[in-house]
Amino acid sequence: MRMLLIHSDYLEYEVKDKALKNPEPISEEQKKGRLDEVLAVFISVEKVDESNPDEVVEKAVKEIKDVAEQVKAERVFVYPFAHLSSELAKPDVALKVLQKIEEKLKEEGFEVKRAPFGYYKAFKLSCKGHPLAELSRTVVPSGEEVS
Ligand SMILES: C[C@@H](O)[C@H](N)C(=O)N[C@H]1[C@@H](O)[C@H](n2cnc3c(N)ncnc32)O[C@@H]1CO
Repeated sequence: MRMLLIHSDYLEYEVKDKALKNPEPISEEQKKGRLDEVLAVFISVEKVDESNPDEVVEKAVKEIKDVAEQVKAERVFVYPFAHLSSELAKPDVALKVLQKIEEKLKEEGFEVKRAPFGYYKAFKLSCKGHPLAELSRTVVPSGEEVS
């Protein structure tokens, strides 16, 4: 799994079109979303993660929590982003992984939004620009190699 973490004044998105034949079903309300003072986490779930999705969820949540504590962010935006890897996991696995990350971050006490899965989306992002505002992390199941 590849993650790009951007500490932002805000992230807002608007769903434009389907990018998969069967995207995640969403309500009218989910077609737009915004969070202010947020750690935006753009995530590409990778094929290598399919060998142990639960472990990679745990590792990802630990990394996100660690960065959020360093930048003092209380909100996290989980953003499915198929552009950080050339070896993507299958959509059904990827969606489950992203849903679990959202769930576990909420259990950790964060306010969390997750952008809809399987769509083209317009988005606006305001990066804060401090030294820890732009970070990347890679997590893989134990025993797997980071490519
Ligand atoms: C397109 C661009 O504007 C938008 N931002 C987009 O990326 N849309 C992606 C993700 O929402 C999701 N998706 C599919 N597979 C994956 C995966 N392995 N990991 C993460 N997301 C995935 O399916 C869409 C098409 O790949």
